[in-house]
Amino acid sequence: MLLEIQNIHKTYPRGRPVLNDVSLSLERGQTLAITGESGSGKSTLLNLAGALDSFDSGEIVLDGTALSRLDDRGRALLRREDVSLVFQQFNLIPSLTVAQNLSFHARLANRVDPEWLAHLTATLGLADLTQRYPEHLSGGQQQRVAIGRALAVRPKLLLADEPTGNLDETASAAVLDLMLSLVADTGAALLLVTHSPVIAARLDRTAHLANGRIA
Ligand SMILES: Nc1ncnc2c1ncn2[C@@H]1O[C@H](COP(=O)(O)OP(=O)(O)OP(=O)(O)O)[C@@H](O)[C@H]1O
Repeated sequence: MLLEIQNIHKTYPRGRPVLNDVSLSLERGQTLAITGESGSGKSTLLNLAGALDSFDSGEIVLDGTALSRLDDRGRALLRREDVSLVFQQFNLIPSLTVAQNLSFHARLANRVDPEWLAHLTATLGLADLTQRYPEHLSGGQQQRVAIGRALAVRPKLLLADEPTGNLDETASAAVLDLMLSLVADTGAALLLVTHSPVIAARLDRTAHLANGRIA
């Protein structure tokens, strides 16, 4: 099993419990949609799986590593090398070109593979745009760069939070298709938060969060 989320409890300071005994697991190469109403804890769960935040009890095991046992350095290493994130806001670096944005995380992780980068660039339809800056790209193009950047390191786990939430229907479908096919190429597992039943239906499984639990 690549990712095991075991009996997780999470309450923010001065808040009510957001996750109450949540468990789920994901195998290598599997894709899982997390759905649920606004405020049901979807992003919280994603952040915990990406070691961006801590939980109160339970355990998350990523490829044999128990996240609760990692110190800050271990968490930083995991985020750099094993887990990649794609957000609704594309979060590209405005002062870097498309090519530089694409290779940014791979450089940080010391894992630049020019052939893989070229494949990503071509597959994502970015070959003619490599010298452009993010402000001169459409939303769909920006998100394709963000997906390429996330996959350039060949992460074990890709976490995507409403990755097509800022795109129109056509761009959204195209971006999702590309993301699913490239995730399959890398053998990574995908955990994707979405409000859309249409998008959720494209993934292998769906986990629905309600009242802090998987319904
Ligand atoms: N950093 C924080 N501090 C305090 N409370 C928080 C924090 N982040 C989230 N919350 C609260 O935790 C609950 C779950 O938030 P979360 O963002 O995980 O939900 P969500 O299902 O992703 O929502 P949405 O679909 O609107 O993005 C909400 O009630 C939210 O207000």
